[in-house]
Amino acid sequence: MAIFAVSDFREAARRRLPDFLFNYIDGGAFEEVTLGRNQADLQSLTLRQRVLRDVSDMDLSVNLFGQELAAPFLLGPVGLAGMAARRGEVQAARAAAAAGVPFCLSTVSTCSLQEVTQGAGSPPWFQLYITRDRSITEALLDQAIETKCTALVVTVDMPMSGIRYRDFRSGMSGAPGLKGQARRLFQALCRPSWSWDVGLMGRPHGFGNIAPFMGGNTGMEDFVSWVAGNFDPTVTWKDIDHIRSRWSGPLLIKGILDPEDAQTACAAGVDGIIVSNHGGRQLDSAPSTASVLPSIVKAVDGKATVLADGGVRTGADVVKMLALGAQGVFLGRAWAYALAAGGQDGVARMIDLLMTEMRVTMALTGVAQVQEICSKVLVRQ
Ligand SMILES: Cc1cc2nc3c(=O)[nH]c(=O)nc-3n(C[C@H](O)[C@H](O)[C@H](O)COP(=O)(O)O)c2cc1C
Ligand SMILES: CC(C)CC(=O)C(=O)O
Repeated sequence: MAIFAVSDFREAARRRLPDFLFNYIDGGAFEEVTLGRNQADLQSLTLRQRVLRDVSDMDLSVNLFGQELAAPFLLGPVGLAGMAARRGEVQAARAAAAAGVPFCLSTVSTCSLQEVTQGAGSPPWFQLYITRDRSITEALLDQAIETKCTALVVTVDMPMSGIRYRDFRSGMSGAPGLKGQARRLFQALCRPSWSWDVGLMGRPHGFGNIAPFMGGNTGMEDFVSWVAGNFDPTVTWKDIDHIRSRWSGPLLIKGILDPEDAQTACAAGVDGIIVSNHGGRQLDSAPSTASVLPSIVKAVDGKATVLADGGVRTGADVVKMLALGAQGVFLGRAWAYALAAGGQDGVARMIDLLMTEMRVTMALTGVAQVQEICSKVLVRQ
């Protein structure tokens, strides 16, 4: 199908992926209230049209943590994204490297940190989950240090996995044993081009970084139960202190939605905060990220770099997040859909598309440099 926008990538992904995988990527927690709010609140913001301001000298580049980015967005951590296409995270990381934007590898990727680093020719950012068995967290941290990852993102909004009804309904989880396998196999058989590309059921992928800790188990239900058993409700700010003491590079904390938490994060010495509700996949009925971003930027008061994600599907959405005070934006589903639809080329196309949309949005709001984007590009409501 013809692709013009991220919404087309989503439709192409829906057609190409087996039902359980598409719904895993596309879905959110419980009734998906927050998932809907993220996009709706961004869409409800009105941009201010300005004219006759010479916007010919366009520049999207930004510097984050000493790294030069071609655009103010990056590919955020998406667990199991690699199942969307053969060696998927390597393909996405290559597209990101070629475009000059960072790629952040999830703890629960299908390709390992080593494979992605070799495949892309440079180390990615690494996203760390703090596991119940802290020796796993330590081993993952060691790998990130050895690999010289360019930033560490510690995700803190998952002391327990959110409940995603779509995963139950599609057979991604909640249907253990043969019943679940049979459902997923049937769905995969209905998607021959995906099955041919990734190898039936994505089996050749394995579970990258966590495979060594899964005791030789390789099935989807093994993965789901490993994840359920390893998220740790005892996690506290002390864990962040510990990670800070071990990691000297840029440290970001992902999953902040409250100004008080943002201030505590600054006091813990993090370099960056990612305002995120995990794409509406954790606490349903939590506020959208766009709605809380300005209050968090105010609370942080320049003590850390503030990034944001949630519902970003267009270049105009990126501009809006920046106008609300973010210094950079993480993409989630946008790149996962593109990977599913077209592999490395799909992700490259998606990045290019967002850059083009940003340029047009900036030109029509009268700004040429990313640094000029501020609350003035929004109509006051
Ligand atoms: C399929 C899927 C898997 C995800 N896995 C992770 C993960 O492993 N680690 C993490 O920190 N965030 C994860 N996230 C959250 C994203 O990093 C990001 O916060 C979210 O997708 C942003 O919302 P958006 O997809 O609407 O842009 C995941 C999101 C999706 C959709
Ligand atoms: C496997 C999951 C724990 C990855 C994740 O963070 C998510 O699906 O939102």
